[in-house]
Amino acid sequence: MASYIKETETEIVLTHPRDSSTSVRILKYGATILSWKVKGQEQLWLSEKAILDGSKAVRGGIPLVFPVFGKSEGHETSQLPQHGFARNSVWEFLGQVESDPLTVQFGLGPENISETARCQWPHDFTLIFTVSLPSEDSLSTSLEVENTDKQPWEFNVLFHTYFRIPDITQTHVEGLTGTQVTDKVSKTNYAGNEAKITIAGEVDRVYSSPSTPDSVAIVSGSKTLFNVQNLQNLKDVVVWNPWTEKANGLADFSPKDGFKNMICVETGSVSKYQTVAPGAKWSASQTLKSHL
Ligand SMILES: O=P(O)(O)OC[C@H]1O[C@@H](O)[C@H](O)[C@@H](O)[C@@H]1O
Repeated sequence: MASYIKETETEIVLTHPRDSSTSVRILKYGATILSWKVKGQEQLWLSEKAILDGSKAVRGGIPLVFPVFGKSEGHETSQLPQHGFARNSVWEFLGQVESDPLTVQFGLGPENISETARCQWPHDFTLIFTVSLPSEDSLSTSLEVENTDKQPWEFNVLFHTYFRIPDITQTHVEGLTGTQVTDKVSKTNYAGNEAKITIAGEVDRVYSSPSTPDSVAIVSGSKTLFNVQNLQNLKDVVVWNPWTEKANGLADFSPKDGFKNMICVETGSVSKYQTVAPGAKWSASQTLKSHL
């Protein structure tokens, strides 16, 4: 394995071959991306109290949501905890699959998940999570979902990205007009026509588009910090910031005013379940671009 991929018992670190100040650190637990650095600067928010020992999903970075997003009564995923089991399972590191761009893969199957999760969701599957560094300032993630069962089953997928930002009060999100919004805080649904989505309190919304959005931008003042782009099969975007009270209630959220320096812009397929037939595959991907 090339020297720009380092593996320890618990983590993989990739360093960009042409620029060692770009790197990505992935925990095998959850295949959770913990850190993405561009020009040596951290782009993701990770709680100072994030638990990395495999006893709890990581608070920050990019946890993976599969096979369910929320809680849905009466559905085949209804026994599972919120966000499913992918973020709570140790993935197998499958190694490098490409050198340019530097690309690695992780795999998860029924043999890797807990007995409890297996009982709660007794389907056969293979997940392949691919992480690559297409350029010095971008990070791509993709997830392939394969049904290795004899029956079709339904699922949700989400890349739960916590972006690190200088100041939430100066930050807005663009690119989500023409969407349908499910607002989990006000418990309302409405048309998403705001050109600029600003955050001034707890926000927990799903923006659903009829087609995959072109690009979602996270902007500070007049400067674009990030674009979430090259979206494939990801028609929903969750915008989440816990603000004061919710952050206080999350034991692993630290510092408590850390909500000022983070925004979750999570691309997924969550407003409807996807169905995958026996033997079939479905995949989704995103590229995060930093404008540092
Ligand atoms: O605390 P968790 O399970 O990591 O979830 C954090 C948040 O994740 C978001 O994706 C959800 O929309 C929120 O409702 C949720 O609070």
